[in-house]
Amino acid sequence: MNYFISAIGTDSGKTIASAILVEALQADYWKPIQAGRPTDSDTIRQLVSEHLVIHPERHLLETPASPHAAAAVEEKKIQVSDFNLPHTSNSLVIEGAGGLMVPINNDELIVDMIPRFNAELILVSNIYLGSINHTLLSLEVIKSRGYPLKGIIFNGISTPSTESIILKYAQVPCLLHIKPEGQIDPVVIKKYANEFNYNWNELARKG
Ligand SMILES: Nc1ncnc2c1ncn2[C@@H]1O[C@H](COP(=O)(O)OP(=O)(O)OP(=O)(O)O)[C@@H](O)[C@H]1O
Ligand SMILES: C[C@H](N)[C@H](N)CCCCCC(=O)O
Ligand SMILES: [Mg+2]
Repeated sequence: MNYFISAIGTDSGKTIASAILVEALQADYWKPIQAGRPTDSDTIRQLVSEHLVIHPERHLLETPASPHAAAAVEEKKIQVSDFNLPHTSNSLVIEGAGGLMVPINNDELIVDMIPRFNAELILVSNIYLGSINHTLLSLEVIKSRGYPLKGIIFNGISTPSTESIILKYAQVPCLLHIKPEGQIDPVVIKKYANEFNYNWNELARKG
């Protein structure tokens, strides 16, 4: 199975969540569009087991901006039809850039790429005042497109009133809660990978 990791915005914890999933599922990793350095693939390489495969970006832009703007600055063209799944027989964790409604050119958005990936979506919701609105807006877009949503990963200080209202609207389970960590390293990623696998197996057991 492939999983597309999106979030309610940029800097939400998609790369951390992707590292956890890659380690938990022993999956490959792919970031189709990277804007700015260090690359998320570099970060993943430092966080997950050495034998796990990271596929090269399809578009690697130097400018840390929205892909449509970075591509324009670098006189490149990104379009949905550029993206074909890398060849692998393994599960693949695919990380978006920013949130779902981020433009890749003047007419197409990150959300338009998803049908090419034969993937279930996982939404990272980082918790802050305002994150309920951003999460429900993201869920609305996912629903309106009819995309399969596997679950939500919360990132940040545990806030039950926020999480319960989001889960009520989402009608999907919380797959993991990532707490604010002093540092993110392979030990922390492994700890969360074990927790993720426990939750994943419990959800499967409960049906
Ligand atoms: N739970 C956490 N504890 C500590 N640091 C965190 C946590 N979650 C995220 N961070 C840090 O916040 C920053 C942004 O996280 P991350 O790179 O995962 O975001 P992203 O959603 O992948 O962003 P992008 O849209 O650029 O891909 C990183 O420096 C990351 O290490
Ligand atoms: C450069 C950054 N780290 C991401 N890769 C791209 C974020 C695009 C955000 C666009 C937006 O929502 O305004
Ligand atoms: Mg990232």
